[in-house]
Amino acid sequence: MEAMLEHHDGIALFTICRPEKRNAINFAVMEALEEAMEQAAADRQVKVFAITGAGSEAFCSGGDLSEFGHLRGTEARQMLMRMGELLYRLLTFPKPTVALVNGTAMGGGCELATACDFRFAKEGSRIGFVQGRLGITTGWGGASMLFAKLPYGRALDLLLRAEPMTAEAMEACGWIDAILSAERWHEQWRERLAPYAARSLSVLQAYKAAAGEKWRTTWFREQFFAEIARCAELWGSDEHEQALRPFLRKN
Ligand SMILES: CC[C@@H](C(=O)O)C(=O)SCCNC(=O)CCNC(=O)[C@H](O)C(C)(C)COP(=O)(O)OP(=O)(O)OC[C@H]1O[C@@H](n2cnc3c(N)ncnc32)[C@H](O)[C@@H]1OP(=O)(O)O
Repeated sequence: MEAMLEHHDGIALFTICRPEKRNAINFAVMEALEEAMEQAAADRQVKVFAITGAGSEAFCSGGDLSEFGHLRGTEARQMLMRMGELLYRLLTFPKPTVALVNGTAMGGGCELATACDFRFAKEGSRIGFVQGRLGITTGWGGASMLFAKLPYGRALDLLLRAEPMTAEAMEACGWIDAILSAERWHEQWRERLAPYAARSLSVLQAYKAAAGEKWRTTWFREQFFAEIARCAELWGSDEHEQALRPFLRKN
């Protein structure tokens, strides 16, 4: 089982279940995420959609490089566009969404979290938009979302540094909404989400409809998918190939 969907008190919790790969996203996880979002959007008992990773090490290490590292040309572009579509759907989800960052988040794992309305991180988590060190850019629309959600200079700084940051630094730049205790992680995130889950569905959906306006403009959608197309071009570059070489040799 690559992922699972559970329900707790109005919260639908989607868990990526690949701790041995630091919860990297492969095609099976993409399919499971798509199904989970469809179910959670349609289910009137669900008030909040939350995403986390299995185990104690990682939230998500981004795209599965053992599965995607070999893709080239059209195949690479299709993979990036597919996940881009899913993150755009998450960004415009009709109910509040939360990334429960329970450990390391790297590359596309940071993009997955950025697509959510809120990001709560377990203390000690390391978070990095590391794509720039791999000879690529954010391939799932992450930069467009970052530029819209953070002050411009802070967003650009994260992308250009391309290095793992502490949870405290990510909170200071506005990416993390709250850092929660490792010992009381499960209890604390439930406490944080309870007030949202206590609102009526019609109120939640009305606010999300208002919030969604800015993502639904033609301008934003075009920028989002143009970013993905630019990453697809870089995916086949020598710089990316060289950066992946040690990883691909191992796998
Ligand atoms: C495709 C979209 C693109 C985007 O838009 O951003 C991407 O997401 S590209 C991928 C970007 N992600 C990364 O570059 C992260 C790579 N991984 C790491 O840096 C580290 O593994 C970690 C996430 C910081 C965790 O470090 P640590 O706790 O020390 O664990 P290990 O390094 O020993 O890893 C354990 C195990 O997991 C495998 N792994 C980790 N990340 C990935 C991944 N993204 N894809 C596939 N497999 C991954 C790693 O290879 C180890 O496997 P074994 O050696 O077989 O145990």
